[in-house]
Amino acid sequence: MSLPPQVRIVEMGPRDGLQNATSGFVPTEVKITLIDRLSATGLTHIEAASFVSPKWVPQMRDGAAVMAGIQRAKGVTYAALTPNLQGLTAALAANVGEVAVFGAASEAFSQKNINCSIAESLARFEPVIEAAHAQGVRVRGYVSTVMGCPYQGDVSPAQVAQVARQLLAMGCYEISLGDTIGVGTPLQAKRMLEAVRQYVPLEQIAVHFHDTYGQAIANLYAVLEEGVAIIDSSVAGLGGCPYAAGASGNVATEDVLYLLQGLDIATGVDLQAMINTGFWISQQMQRQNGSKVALAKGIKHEN
Ligand SMILES: CC(C)(COP(=O)([O-])OP(=O)([O-])OC[C@H]1O[C@@H](n2cnc3c(N)ncnc32)[C@H](O)[C@@H]1OP(=O)([O-])[O-])[C@@H](O)C(=O)NCCC(=O)NCCSC(=O)C[C@@](C)(O)CC(=O)[O-]
Repeated sequence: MSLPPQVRIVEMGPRDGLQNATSGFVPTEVKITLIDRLSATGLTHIEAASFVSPKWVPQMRDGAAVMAGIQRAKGVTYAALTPNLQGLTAALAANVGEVAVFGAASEAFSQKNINCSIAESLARFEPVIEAAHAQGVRVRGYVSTVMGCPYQGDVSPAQVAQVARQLLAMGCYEISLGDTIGVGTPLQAKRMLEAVRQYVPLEQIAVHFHDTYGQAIANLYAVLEEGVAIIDSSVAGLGGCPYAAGASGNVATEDVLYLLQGLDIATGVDLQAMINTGFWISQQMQRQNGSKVALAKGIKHEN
């Protein structure tokens, strides 16, 4: 298989990136400005909010205010996580462009993250997907822990494939495969993808790699070679899952853009604008910028 000519970046910074912020509550205004800045980089898809229980993830409790405050750019889809009907109702009221349900390939992670078994989660997603479709809203499906689980260790590709297959059969238009704790390596990524491809067409597969072990770029290259053309990433490498202790952020969007530029793969996203946004949000959160490319290239002042 050859490299894809074009890749769609699905930006995770405002959701996966911020949900685990340890520096205190990120003010709603900062979240809104982050999304508006990301909207101006050429991205077409931004995960902007999460309509989950505020008891479970307090950082995301202002999803409705965030969605009400952003400037919606033409051609950009603003998505949100919805674990159940309660979340879906709130997300639809906030006029999100797309929603996502999130399951896992590991029973232990499913229990810790959404307080139910894999089978229960799929049963819970069914009415969410139906209700979203009834409103003309597309649903993305996540599978977490596709290359390892913080609680149970190894996860088999066959198990990942089964959960992906069921989410697709239930109506998810795209399946995002999450290496939640960033433990995977390129060969493992290829094997996992191979198993999922038995059931999910390649065009409907996204990859969502965290960079905890520094393998995310290598893993991305491995699956790009197999033709994967949808990549989740997070500006400045923000983030981590609150229910996966020690997991670092998604692979940095800046680093992914640099990789793709070097491979002559189009994204439509402006690397320098992304770098500037990454420095801005890192400063707001008083954290080190997690993008190696951003640190190497540095900020260019916009005015
Ligand atoms: C799924 C539940 C809700 C089950 O949590 P539960 O406690 O079993 O739910 P419940 O139905 O018993 O409700 C308990 C309370 O939560 C409220 N509640 C219930 N649902 C909602 C909602 N939607 N919005 C607002 N409030 C809600 C509900 O109203 C009730 O309030 P109370 O009566 O006690 O006052 C909970 O476990 C939860 O919210 N989990 C979310 C955890 C999370 O957000 N994790 C991070 C995202 S996943 C991720 O990062 C991985 C990913 C996607 O990026 C891919 C990867 O990297 O692998």
